[in-house]
Amino acid sequence: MTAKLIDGKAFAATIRGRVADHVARLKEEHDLTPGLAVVLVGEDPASQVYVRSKGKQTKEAGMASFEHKLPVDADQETLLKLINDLNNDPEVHGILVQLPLPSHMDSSLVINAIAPEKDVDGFHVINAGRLATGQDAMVPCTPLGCLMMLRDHHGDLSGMNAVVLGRSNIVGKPMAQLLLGESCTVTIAHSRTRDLADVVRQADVVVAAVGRPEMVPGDWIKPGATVIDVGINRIQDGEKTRLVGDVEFDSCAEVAGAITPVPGGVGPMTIACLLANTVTAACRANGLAAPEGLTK
Ligand SMILES: Nc1nc2c(c(=O)[nH]1)N[C@@H](CN(C=O)c1ccc(C(=O)N[C@@H](CCC(=O)O)C(=O)O)cc1)CN2
Repeated sequence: MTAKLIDGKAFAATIRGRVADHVARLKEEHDLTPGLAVVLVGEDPASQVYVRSKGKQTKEAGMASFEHKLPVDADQETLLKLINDLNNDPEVHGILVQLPLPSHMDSSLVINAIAPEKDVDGFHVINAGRLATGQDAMVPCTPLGCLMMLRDHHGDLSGMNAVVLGRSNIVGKPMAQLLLGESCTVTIAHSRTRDLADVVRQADVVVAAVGRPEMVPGDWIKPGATVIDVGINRIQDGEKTRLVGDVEFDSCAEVAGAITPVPGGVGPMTIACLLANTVTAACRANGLAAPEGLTK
């Protein structure tokens, strides 16, 4: 391996430390404790792990954590009523509904029921619009985490060619907006992109968020490029399973200048950025400046 490893696990710990410091200052100077409410519908095992981890890390940072669990067959009206109560609760500065929701629920409608200023996932259509138009937004946690790692590694990203693989509303599109905001030349590539390998080969920065295990081989990567792997795919490996990203780690690491691993790359940054967004939401709700180093 020749590429530098971008250690998301270690960087996420640094972000959580900054969050905890800021929370302590908010308590001391403003008698303000940021609060995060996480809503889980159903019993999806992976979602249960993520929700537990969010609650634990929220408390460790000194913030208030509120967990709400609804049964898998809860009706949508019950969820909307809960969201409305949380929208009106002054102790709650951030609200997150864990995805995926059960199939009888309309995810867009549910997300858009969250007050935009409390939408710490940054998925509300108002926040998507604010991000796209360069206004203060709540920024989706995974792309925000990727941007923080890229800035930490490169400093200035201006003028770089960035290729975002994947066009989802929660990763691909906001990631492209963030990179555009850094004055990168941005291409969003997807399943219908022609000559995909050649497009990716132009990139100084590749962000892979397609959800297809090890789709990007090393010979698609420009020598020295930075590769950010958003994929978290569990694959069978003999009798066992293991996690892999959307890029073929070994072959890409031979060519790239820097690369994130899976696990231990983008994933841990997602929850760290959720904590950061909650602090940002609490500050904005109280007319305070958003914390430096924790926002875009
Ligand atoms: N409302 C939301 N729902 C979901 C989101 C989200 O951002 N908001 N993202 C994912 C799940 N997710 C957080 O919710 C998440 C996924 C993975 C990780 C992570 O740290 N992964 C580890 C590996 C974990 C493992 O061993 O399985 C890693 O990459 O190192 C954190 C958060 C979908 N739902």
